[in-house]
Amino acid sequence: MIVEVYKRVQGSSGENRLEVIQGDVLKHQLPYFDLCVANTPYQISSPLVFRLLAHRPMFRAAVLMFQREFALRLTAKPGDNLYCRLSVNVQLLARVNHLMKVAKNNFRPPPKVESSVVRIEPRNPPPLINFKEWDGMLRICFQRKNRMLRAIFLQKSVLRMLEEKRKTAHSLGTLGEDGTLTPGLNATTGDSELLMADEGQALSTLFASLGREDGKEDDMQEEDSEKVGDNVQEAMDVDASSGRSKTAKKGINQALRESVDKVLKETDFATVRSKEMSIQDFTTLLRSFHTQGVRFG
Ligand SMILES: C[S@@+](CC[C@H](N)C(=O)[O-])C[C@H]1O[C@@H](n2cnc3c(N)ncnc32)[C@H](O)[C@@H]1O
Repeated sequence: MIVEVYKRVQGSSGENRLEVIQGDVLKHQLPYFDLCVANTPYQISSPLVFRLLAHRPMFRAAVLMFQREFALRLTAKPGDNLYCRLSVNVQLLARVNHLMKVAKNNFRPPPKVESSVVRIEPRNPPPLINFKEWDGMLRICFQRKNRMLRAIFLQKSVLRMLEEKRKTAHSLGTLGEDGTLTPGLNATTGDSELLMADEGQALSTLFASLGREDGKEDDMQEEDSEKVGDNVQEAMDVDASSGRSKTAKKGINQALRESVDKVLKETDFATVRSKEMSIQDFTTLLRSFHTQGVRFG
């Protein structure tokens, strides 16, 4: 194929401007490029998108063909059925447009799935967000995108995890005694200083995990959700006579639970579901958690 391509440009004005690189696009160190046009196998859609978005310097635009459902996940808006963590993360970093449908009958032999062509244009400059914190929070929010945030964040398992993260932040000296962020970390901007210092690392860690999971976490069974419901009830159960939370007795830090509760009340997101939240809403939520010293990274 490569020999054939070189043969075809021989003697044309493009001869000296064509370089074919043979290799795995996910592993090969990509050269500078400003446009990407590709029809790759659908199994590598997700890692390819994040590979491209992590590429520096940024490219101008990519026009890519994907399986229809993946394309619809990429472009989904709050409230759409396919809106998921993948939609939020990609749209945080890029403008994504659905350009055209490509029906399976356009291929010989016809594949089993429908396709779509999508245009991805990275936001330049990229948003000032600490990606580890951002995606850590989104993973929790999208555990069940149809559940209210209050029910998700007050699960014992989530509170325990946040407590662990808070302890780590304390030991690293990034939280003050009162649990809020110490000076030096910028609470208002969602500690973007952290991001700026370590953007490359944070992006590749995030993208490696996103590439694998592909936003499928939303498809969990309702049966599982019911278990979560019981869990939340337990976590929220307060012993009225003593005023003490049963949760505290079971080892969950009451101060942390109160911080989480405060954030959800102050932001008005307690009864909101992830599937309805915009990128702006998630940004507001993350900032508010940071102001209360709740960490996700
Ligand atoms: C769907 S075909 C498209 C071929 C051609 N671009 C077209 O549009 O007719 C996908 C092509 O991507 C190549 N490919 C598969 N995995 C790849 C990877 N990880 N890196 C680079 N190319 C890959 C395959 O060998 C195949 O030629």
